[in-house]
Amino acid sequence: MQLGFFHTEEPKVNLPAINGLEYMPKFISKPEHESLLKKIDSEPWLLDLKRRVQHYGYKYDYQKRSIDPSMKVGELPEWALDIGSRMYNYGILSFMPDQVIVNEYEPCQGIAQHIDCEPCFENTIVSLSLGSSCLMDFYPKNDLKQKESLHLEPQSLLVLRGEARYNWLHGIAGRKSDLINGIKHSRKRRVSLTFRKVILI
Ligand SMILES: O=C(O)CCC(=O)C(=O)O
Ligand SMILES: [Fe+2]
Repeated sequence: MQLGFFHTEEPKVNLPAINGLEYMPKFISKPEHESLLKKIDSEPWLLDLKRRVQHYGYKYDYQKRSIDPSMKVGELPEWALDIGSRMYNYGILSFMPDQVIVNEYEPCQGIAQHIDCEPCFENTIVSLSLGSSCLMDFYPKNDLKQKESLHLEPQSLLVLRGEARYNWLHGIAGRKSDLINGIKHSRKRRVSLTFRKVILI
């Protein structure tokens, strides 16, 4: 698979000042973006939530919020290992991820504000965006009235570690469009890939 371009020199437009939050535009190239979407769409979707999901490596139980060895559903597929090893080789992750959750958002679908399960997953969590852009919102856990927003674009990587991982909630409002710098961005279908390492109990 082709190596994506890694434009660390690009200005980080509208990046909230949250320790441990990083945003990397164009983490993967456009052709890779297209081929990833195709691959994901050739796999079966799970329908247990309002939005469609795919679980690789380990299944995650949204009610129990815990993971044990019996929830292993297999090794990560080649495309996930390829991207995961790039994250590891670039030093974004200090471990190889062993779980990937694919989330699909149609316009008007979002994800409730949350902190990813603390005892289930290692410190660093990354999310690769495909398809439509969207605004992700961040709320400090001790002051949910305060809000910071970040425009997530296709091909980009969002990294949450430290404070951004443990002290801030993140979520995506279920909206038809996002207003970014006064410009209305209509949402289309977005697919995100969340890479994590499971902490087994
Ligand atoms: O769609 C995203 O980028 C984030 C997904 C997410 O927060 C999660 O899977 O926990
Ligand atoms: Fe999350």
